[in-house]
Amino acid sequence: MAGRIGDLRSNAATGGSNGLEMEEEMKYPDRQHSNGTVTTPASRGNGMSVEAHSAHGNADHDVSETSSNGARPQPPGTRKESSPLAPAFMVSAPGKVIVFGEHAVVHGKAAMAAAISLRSYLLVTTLSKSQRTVTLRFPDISLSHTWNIDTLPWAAFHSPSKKRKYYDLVTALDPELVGAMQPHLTAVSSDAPPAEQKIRHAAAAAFLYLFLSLGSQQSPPCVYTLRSTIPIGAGLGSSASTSVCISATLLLQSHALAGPHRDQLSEEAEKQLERINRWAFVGELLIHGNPSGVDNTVASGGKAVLFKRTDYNKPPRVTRLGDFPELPLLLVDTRQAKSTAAEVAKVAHLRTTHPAVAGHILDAIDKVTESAHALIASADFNPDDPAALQHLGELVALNHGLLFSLGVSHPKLEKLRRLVDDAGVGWTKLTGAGGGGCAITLLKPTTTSAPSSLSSSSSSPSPSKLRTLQTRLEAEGFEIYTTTLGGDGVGVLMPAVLTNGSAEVGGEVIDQDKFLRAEGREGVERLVGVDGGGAGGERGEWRFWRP
Ligand SMILES: Nc1ncnc2c1ncn2[C@@H]1O[C@H](COP(=O)(O)OP(=O)(O)O)[C@@H](O)[C@H]1O
Ligand SMILES: C[C@@](O)(CCOP(=O)(O)O)CC(=O)O
Repeated sequence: MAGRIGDLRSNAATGGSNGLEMEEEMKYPDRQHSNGTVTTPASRGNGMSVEAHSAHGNADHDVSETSSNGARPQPPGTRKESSPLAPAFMVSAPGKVIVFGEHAVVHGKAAMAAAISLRSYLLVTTLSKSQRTVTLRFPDISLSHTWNIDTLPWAAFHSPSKKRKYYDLVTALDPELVGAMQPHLTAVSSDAPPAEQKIRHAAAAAFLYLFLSLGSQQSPPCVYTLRSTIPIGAGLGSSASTSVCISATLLLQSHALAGPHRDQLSEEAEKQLERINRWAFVGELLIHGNPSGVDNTVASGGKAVLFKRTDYNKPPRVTRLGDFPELPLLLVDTRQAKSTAAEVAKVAHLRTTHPAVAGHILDAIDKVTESAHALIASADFNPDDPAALQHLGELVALNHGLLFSLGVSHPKLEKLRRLVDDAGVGWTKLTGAGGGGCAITLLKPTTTSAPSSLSSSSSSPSPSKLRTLQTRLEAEGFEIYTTTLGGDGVGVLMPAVLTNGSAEVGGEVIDQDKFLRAEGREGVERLVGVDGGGAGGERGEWRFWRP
């Protein structure tokens, strides 16, 4: 049973032994196309074939004229092609919370992070071969753009001089290639205000770089539609979740992944996840500049990890925390916009101007994370034991104080922390990059059960205290999120058909119209949710690489 945050207890993650050490492999060949196949439930008569249209896009353009599947309207009298198209499929990846160690992790220290049940969902609809276009429809950020496949800079990306080692390809951006794709980005939302343009360019750049790296001029024309239940830029890893969806999708389309199968060996699943994770890191490089890799690691593998990358030329050390405890947490969003890149840059600047002091703060954060890990991993750790929770809570508060000293808090985060402190219900720290975004509170134990939306835990603070706090937080414009910790990583729904509770013969086909029309988080989760959107029970059709 997964735990909740918001009304929550975090999930005692299932599977995987605690403390399993995994050194990431570096053996994959350059742009490997393995013979591994993707398990697709035999194509069902699900009506998913998309009618072919002969209209061609000329150059990069916006798609205001596109139909619901992203195809341009068909001129009268145009002959329809009838060759069957690959069925639509969907990829999903979770967001995350960093429980301890953000920022320090960028500088080689450990961080502890866990997947959350808020997720991104990417629907892939193949168009007829005559279309020659690739379209992004990312409505969460109002991005809608089409490129003509034939005009993209394939020659630059696939020139013999660019045959680099796999490890080099996935650890750093090639400035020449970034330059080559730039003219194709300038047309993206060129009339939007600069701040919005930046958001859209970052997402489009992550997609385009991966598309050009993993695809070819023969790549199928497609519409990629992304919707997410993760608040954007709130410290919950929305960018990593997006990058993982893009990476897994493009690797699946280039036949570079085996699975996911139900009976896939854990070792094999681990290799596939690692490949997805590495390319997702490239996406993160385009969005953030200098990511540690912890977000994309959790978004691909799910559950909870201890992550450390001491040397950027070497793979990180990822320790899966198989029996991550059920922690009574509260997750609150200040709704203050922030930029991860800017907050990471602030810390880098502090390290330059005050190297000794900043170094000691980062070391202290490392010690906090190590202590928390030692506590949680100890055989007799019991989250219902008030003394143990008190000790962990003090570490949470210490971690926040150190992040404040690094300069990455925000008046709204401090306000939030003060309200929770005044209510006396727990220990609070910012989570993610800070500068706004979210905070987590480890709730203090009491013996009174709390039936409010804030907590269902038997060891949570009294309902009246929590209800008063909820009212105060909402009055400040803060948002309380309900989610669970320690869920699955990247998953695939292929074809994009769900059978649960559907009256449609053969299951409910998820097409672009339905996906785009789904209302808010509940609507998206009801339509495509990995776990049935709280209706209970996992959606059987989704498959995961489970290490
Ligand atoms: N739902 C989404 N659709 C498209 N792009 C997204 C989405 N969520 C995040 N992104 C991309 O990720 C960026 C946010 O990254 P960041 O500021 O690090 O926030 P977070 O802390 O949520 O990861 C956005 O600017 C955008 O480029
Ligand atoms: C600050 C940092 O440690 C976490 C950033 O998380 P987010 O982008 O705010 O979700 C940066 C990183 O690890 O890359």
